[in-house]
Amino acid sequence: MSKLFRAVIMGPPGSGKGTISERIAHSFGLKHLSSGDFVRENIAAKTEAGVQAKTYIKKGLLVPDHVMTRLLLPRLEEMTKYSWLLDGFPRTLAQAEALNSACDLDVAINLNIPLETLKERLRHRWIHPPSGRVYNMCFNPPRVQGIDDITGEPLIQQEDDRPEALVARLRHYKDVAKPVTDFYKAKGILYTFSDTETDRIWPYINTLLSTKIPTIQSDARCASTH
Ligand SMILES: Nc1nc2c(ncn2[C@H]2C[C@H](O)[C@@H](COP(=O)(O)OP(=O)(O)OP(=O)(O)O)O2)c(=O)[nH]1
Ligand SMILES: Nc1ncnc2c1ncn2[C@@H]1O[C@H](COP(=O)(O)OP(=O)(O)O)[C@@H](O)[C@H]1O
Repeated sequence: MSKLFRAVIMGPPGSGKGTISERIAHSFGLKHLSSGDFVRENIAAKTEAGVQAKTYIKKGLLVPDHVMTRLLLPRLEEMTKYSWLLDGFPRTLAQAEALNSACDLDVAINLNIPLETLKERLRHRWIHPPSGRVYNMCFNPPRVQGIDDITGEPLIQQEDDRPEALVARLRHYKDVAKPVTDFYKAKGILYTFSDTETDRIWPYINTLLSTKIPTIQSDARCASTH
């Protein structure tokens, strides 16, 4: 049985976690797990954690660590046979320690993107809430402005993406993210990428993961030929 690969991707709002996670999932066959998607599923399913989480999200707040951890760890239990990339968790040291008690990580990818770039990107971000598909009028625009390519349903811009909302989110992010990146730096698995363009960062991430995930691919190949 090949060794499974587990990674997390971190970065401020608009840094490209979702964009890069999709590329990693596609290129390396990892499962892309998104904490935001898990939260929305729990809210839609009206689970106890989902009902609690909703009260915080309505106020534009992060979900408390104990609620988030209780919501997320059981989902990771279902993924013990898979290699995965976790996006959006951990966001605090308490979450990183809870994750560390549940499983070992191979890589922690950290995106370090300038504030002005984040503001510019989020100004042009449009999403299709039911699917979570993300567009950007400057980077990956929909075929028809304001319309989802797949369903034809309307796209929206998130309140949180307004420049004034972003400043508050970024201030909070800076306070809580440093202990998490220090935690992974101490474990020797933190890899930070700084640039203003995803397409310039991607080759470095691709190379890093290609060196870390050979066994999975080779085993998968030999498995498929048997
Ligand atoms: N112009 C430009 N836009 C980009 C680039 N990379 C990603 N974007 C777009 C895609 C999105 O509309 C927006 C933010 O990217 P993501 O949604 O992937 O970021 P992330 O998942 O970190 O944001 P979140 O934490 O969910 O708010 O910027 C880039 O290199 N250039
Ligand atoms: N690791 C986490 N810790 C606390 N709250 C979280 C976490 N992940 C997601 N959430 C909550 O779920 C909401 C939606 O998450 P997400 O889709 O990643 O959007 P955002 O860009 O707002 O982080 C977040 O705004 C936050 O309130």
